[in-house]
Amino acid sequence: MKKLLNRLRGVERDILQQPDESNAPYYEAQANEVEIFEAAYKKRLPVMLKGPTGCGKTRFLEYMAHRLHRPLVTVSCHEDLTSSDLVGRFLLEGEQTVWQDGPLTRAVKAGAICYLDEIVEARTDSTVIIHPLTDHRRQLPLEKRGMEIEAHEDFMLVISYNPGYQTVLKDLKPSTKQRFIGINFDYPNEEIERKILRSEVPELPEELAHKLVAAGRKARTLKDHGLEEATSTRALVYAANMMSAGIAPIEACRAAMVNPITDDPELAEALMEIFRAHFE
Ligand SMILES: Nc1ncnc2c1ncn2[C@@H]1O[C@H](COP(=O)(O)OP(=O)(O)OP(=O)(O)O)[C@@H](O)[C@H]1O
Repeated sequence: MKKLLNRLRGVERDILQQPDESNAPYYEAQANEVEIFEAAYKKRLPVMLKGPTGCGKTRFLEYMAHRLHRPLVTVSCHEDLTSSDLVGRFLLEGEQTVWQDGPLTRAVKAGAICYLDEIVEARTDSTVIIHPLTDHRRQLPLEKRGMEIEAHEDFMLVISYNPGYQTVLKDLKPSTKQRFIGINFDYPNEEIERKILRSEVPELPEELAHKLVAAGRKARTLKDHGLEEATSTRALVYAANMMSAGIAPIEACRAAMVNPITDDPELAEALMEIFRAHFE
């Protein structure tokens, strides 16, 4: 029971980020994603954000939730996530059992945007319960209570999906995928990445931002040589932060863009060579 409660609390932590009208999240558009998302929201169609880790999907959604004045409920999916974790469950309180809504149910009732991050990680029963929510029914089945609830008219479901990352076995079912409007993301272009670094780490000297973005792009080419995940925009922001905290550029690159990415000494050395060429 204690374990269950702790687990529930884990999910709860993510819940209901109310829109903060004063503070718009900073987001640099890459293409027409804002327009596509707004059109999907207007028609209440669910959206799938596709793209590699750390390329701006979460930031985009925070920005869109703010723009559309909707609260955002984020659930980071993991392999133990069950439909009860999303929908809710009966809990024992003293002598009584009481129903506790899960984050998805709360979002459905409150008219929030619910973001299921890396849905493909979750168990299949979790992906199946979203089906009736994603078509014209807009209903969420609460099986354990023997009822369905109608989604609030402002509710929207968004999932993220990193196509290269999962094994084929873990791919989403076509019947799930085809229920979504898909928006493809990739690492932003050079100019946009520089803008992002300037905005996220304003104290970083222009020259370093320039070199960092160029080095990051070069490092990405190693993805074709066995590196599982390419250097993300997030990793560039981390390296910039380390530099602005006084770490020498080459060591900042090692800490933010080599050590976390590969355990293979040869690939690590290949990455370090790229960074040395830019910073020494
Ligand atoms: N277009 C962008 N505008 C502003 N910041 C961005 C943009 N793209 C990336 N970033 C920066 O990169 C960081 C990582 O982006 P984000 O968390 O949105 O990635 P993600 O694609 O959701 O990653 P994951 O799949 O790992 O959750 C952000 O915190 C932000 O600093």
